[in-house]
Amino acid sequence: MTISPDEFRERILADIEPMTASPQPLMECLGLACAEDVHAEVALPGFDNSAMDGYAVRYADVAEASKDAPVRLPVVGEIGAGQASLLALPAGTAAKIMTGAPLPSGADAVVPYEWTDRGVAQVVISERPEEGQHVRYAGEDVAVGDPVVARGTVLGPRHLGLLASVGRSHVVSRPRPRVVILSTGSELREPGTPLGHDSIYDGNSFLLAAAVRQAGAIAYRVGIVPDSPREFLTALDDQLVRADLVITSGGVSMGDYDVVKEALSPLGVWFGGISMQPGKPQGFGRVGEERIPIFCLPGNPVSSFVSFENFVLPALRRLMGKTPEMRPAVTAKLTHDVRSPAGRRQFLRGDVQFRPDGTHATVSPVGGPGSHLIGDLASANCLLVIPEETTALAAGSEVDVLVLDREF
Ligand SMILES: Nc1nc2c(c(=O)[nH]1)N[C@H]1C(S)=C(S)[C@@H](COP(=O)(O)OP(=O)(O)OC[C@H]3O[C@@H](n4cnc5c(N)ncnc54)[C@H](O)[C@@H]3O)O[C@H]1N2
Ligand code: MOO
Repeated sequence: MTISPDEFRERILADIEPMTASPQPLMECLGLACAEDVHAEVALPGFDNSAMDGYAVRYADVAEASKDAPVRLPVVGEIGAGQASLLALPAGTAAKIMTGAPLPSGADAVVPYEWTDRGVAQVVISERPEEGQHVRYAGEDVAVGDPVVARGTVLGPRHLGLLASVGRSHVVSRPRPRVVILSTGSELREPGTPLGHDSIYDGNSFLLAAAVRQAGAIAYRVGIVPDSPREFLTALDDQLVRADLVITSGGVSMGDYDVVKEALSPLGVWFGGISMQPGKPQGFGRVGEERIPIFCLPGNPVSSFVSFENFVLPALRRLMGKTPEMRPAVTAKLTHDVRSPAGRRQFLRGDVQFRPDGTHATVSPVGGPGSHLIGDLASANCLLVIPEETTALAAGSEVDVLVLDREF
């Protein structure tokens, strides 16, 4: 008896609440979802100011200036950005003004240096500005009270720049989940150490830890735990204190040494089959006093990755308050025929190419369906999703594609 990937994901998401939001320093928030509606408490610009280095003038005094009939005005002061002592400009005068410096009251235009003789005591103006030219008005970009960042926005560099510009040092957002990753298997060795005749390197803990980090969460890669339920439970217990979520890889199928299933089934973690390939055997539940969610993924590397995309990534996004939880599919035209087993949703690896205008995409399968083919997984840039009831698709058919390594 298997359940569908969608039903399994729904069960997981029904069990997971977003983490509690709190004010966090802006630079901690890159890639996090904003958990408040932020309104501007200051206007941008904050005051009328100059867009050019030049002279603040009253338009009426220079309205007739031209090359043939330049206007001469006494210079009554100099206004630098952050050094504004001249607050008002008397009629018939000019004041040197720098870009960003506040316009003195009475001034209503700025004449750039290039239209003058750059005079110090008096200035010769040989071109006439428009009224208001080179003046940046208070609030023309953002007015006090304007919405600047909406709840749910994933904060990028531009949002953080704007929040800082309206004076916010902190913004309410959900913390990054701390995710512990354990690889199980007595055959596993740490990369950089010698291999035996029957051992392999632990690729999965790196694959999963990197995927966790790419999702915006904090990854604690514990690495390898041998196929001993006692050692596994000790390692897990040691780690729970720093975990908001745990991922294990391996030890969940039908073997004689399926350590994760053996250790966690008695603790109430669910294990069963999902109608998908790869990624059929899965476990999910809660462990420890704090009832930390645990995902027990199959050990085959592609199975682990496909399971992460389908179940763990949506759970992490739920914890972080990001929507949609599941990566949205796009459609693409198959370049080759593909076959798929009946009754299982297949996630084939593929290479999707978009036309330069972004409208039409084609997709070619990369490698075979084997869930051990991590070389092909790394060469792919997408997963092709072949529905449960479909056993064959001809070249030219439209197929759903999950484009990997893409923000959503
Ligand atoms: N009799 C049955 N055997 C299997 C079934 C089944 O239904 N009946 N299901 C198969 C499917 S499908 C999958 S997927 C795997 C899942 O196995 P496990 O989760 O128990 O994983 P292991 O047996 O520990 O390992 C499977 C495979 O992956 C390699 N592996 C494991 N961990 C890592 C790692 N960290 N880095 C790289 N490679 C890893 C491991 O050496 C094995 O080759 O079960 C099938 N069997
Ligand atoms: O379902 Mo397993 O994950 O196919 O290889």
